[in-house]
Amino acid sequence: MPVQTLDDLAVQGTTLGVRIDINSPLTESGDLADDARLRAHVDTLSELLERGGKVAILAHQGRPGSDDFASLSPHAERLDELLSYPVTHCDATFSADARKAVGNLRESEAVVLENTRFYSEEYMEFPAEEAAETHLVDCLTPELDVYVNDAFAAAHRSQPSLVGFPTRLPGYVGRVMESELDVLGDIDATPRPRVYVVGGAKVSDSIAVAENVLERDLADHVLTAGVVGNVFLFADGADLGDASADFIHDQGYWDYIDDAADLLETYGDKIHLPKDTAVERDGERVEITRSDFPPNEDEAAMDVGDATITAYSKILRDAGTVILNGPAGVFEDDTFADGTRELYTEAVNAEYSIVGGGDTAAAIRKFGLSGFDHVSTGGGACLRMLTGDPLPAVKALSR
Ligand SMILES: Nc1ncnc2c1ncn2[C@@H]1O[C@H](COP(=O)(O)OP(=O)(O)OP(=O)(O)O)[C@@H](O)[C@H]1O
Ligand SMILES: O=C(O)[C@H](O)COP(=O)(O)O
Repeated sequence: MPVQTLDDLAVQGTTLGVRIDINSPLTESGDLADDARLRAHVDTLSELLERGGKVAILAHQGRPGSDDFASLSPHAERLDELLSYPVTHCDATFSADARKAVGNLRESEAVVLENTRFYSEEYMEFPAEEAAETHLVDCLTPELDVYVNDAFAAAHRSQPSLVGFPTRLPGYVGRVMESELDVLGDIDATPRPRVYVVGGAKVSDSIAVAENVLERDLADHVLTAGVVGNVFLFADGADLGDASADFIHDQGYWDYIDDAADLLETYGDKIHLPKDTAVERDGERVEITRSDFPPNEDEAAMDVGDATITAYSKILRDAGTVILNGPAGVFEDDTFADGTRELYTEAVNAEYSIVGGGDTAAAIRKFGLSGFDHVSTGGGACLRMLTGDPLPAVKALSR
């Protein structure tokens, strides 16, 4: 699907709506815990500003109800430091104040509009034509000449700021989006056996991807870990205990246990489950094998244990391609970082390795790992792209 790049755009003097993905881990006090996703967009933003663009930045942070659902003010401050052009923050997204901030931009100036998800329609999915009629798109479009989408990491969402603008404005991909599409465009060409490692906490996305790649025979092995692995364990009849069950429930993923069970029934030979888990007991890491489940009622499954690491490492060592998204445990806490560190270290050695995700990238930096063939800015988007399905945000830009 051909898309227009920044090479096709006359930037000077135009007002550009630029969608980026700077959704980042935050500290408890609300500061940025990691700025990798901001740094990833520096090339695109610098280029547009250097070429005399007036840049209105659109982005989201967190999901409604989550601890990291927050203002983009720290992001704007950090972008102002990273770029050699002035970047301000506007605490509105599309109201009169926001439109004024965009209208007042001079050449080579940028404003970060407020978290798009502070506005409820932005957390819904729409076909592009309907997204084009939402308040955000309707109100901002008259202020903009051009739309640039560089938010590869969110390109699997059919939300207004991602798919609504290109039906009303000329649309272009930014440099991050362009290079991700180039690298991830041809999964069929990657060597086999092809191993997908699905960890992390976005259970619904991971199950959808696992189903897709298994159905299409793209995956030779699917290794489950993190919260995703815990859901598969419950689906397989293992009792991981009350604390893990409550966590899955609270995150809204309990119903996905049935979907995981269906997948196990159809593709059980290709889906691998954790053999053990690590919990915290008296302030220490304690590993419990599946035959000794359940853990005590207050002990949540926070990481995979040694037996899982050994079994998964063997599969990773023999892999032609490893595609990895999501940490294997709560790697932010050193007590529960073993699974993520060991499996990621093994994945580097595959003939061809692609890793992606916000926290995944943070984990890679934490462990000082290098040597992956491609570190994608996207997690869910990267996996979705590697199923061969078109990403809604890319489809909306295609001509
Ligand atoms: N067993 C577990 N229990 C609770 N949280 C877990 C567990 N394993 C992993 N996590 C958490 O999962 C989070 C990351 O998951 P997530 O799916 O968001 O990964 P990601 O790499 O950021 O991908 P994406 O970019 O798609 O969001 C981390 O904060 C980590 O602590
Ligand atoms: O972190 C991500 O994967 C992207 O920013 C998309 O976020 P979402 O999964 O909350 O839509």
